[in-house]
Amino acid sequence: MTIFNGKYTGNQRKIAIVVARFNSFVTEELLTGAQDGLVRHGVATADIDVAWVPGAFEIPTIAKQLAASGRYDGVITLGAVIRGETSHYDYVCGAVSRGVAEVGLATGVPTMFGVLTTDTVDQAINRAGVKSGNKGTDCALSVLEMIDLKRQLATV
Ligand SMILES: Nc1c(NC[C@H](O)[C@H](O)[C@H](O)CO)[nH]c(=O)[nH]c1=O
Ligand SMILES: CC(=O)[C@@H](O)COP(=O)(O)O
Repeated sequence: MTIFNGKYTGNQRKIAIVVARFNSFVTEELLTGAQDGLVRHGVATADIDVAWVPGAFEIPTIAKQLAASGRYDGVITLGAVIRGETSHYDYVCGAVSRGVAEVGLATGVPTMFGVLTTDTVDQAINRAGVKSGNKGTDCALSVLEMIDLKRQLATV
């Protein structure tokens, strides 16, 4: 019986991170968490590229370009969409979640959804390195697992 568990294979892994500048007091913490998680699991800092976009709505466009470039083994997307007074929140969340999912499906490059979608600022802060962990770090571990899993499966 073969168990595929995405265990680290020790090969080089090049990662692109697409991060939104909107709510940067949160997204900068997500980025730090993602970078820290990657480096702690053997990714060289020279193999991590970061692209800043204005807001979460712009993430899929750049994530698609980077994933399709063939230069990266995985992509992490980071953002913080915090509900305001209008329905704009719903449209932004819907667009970015569908867009990021489509990038991974269209390119085959593991593309992690690290965009917080919260009702309050506190909920976002807590998920960017405070009481509820760091979604950026979570995405770092997940993208490495997916990269190694794809490499394992490619050998069968
Ligand atoms: N309200 C939030 C936004 N809004 C901006 C959009 O993402 C987009 O940049 C704009 O509509 C121009 O296309 N973005 C976030 O990342 N977080 C928010 O809470
Ligand atoms: C998520 C958003 O787009 C939101 O922050 C915008 O705020 P508002 O709905 O009050 O215009």
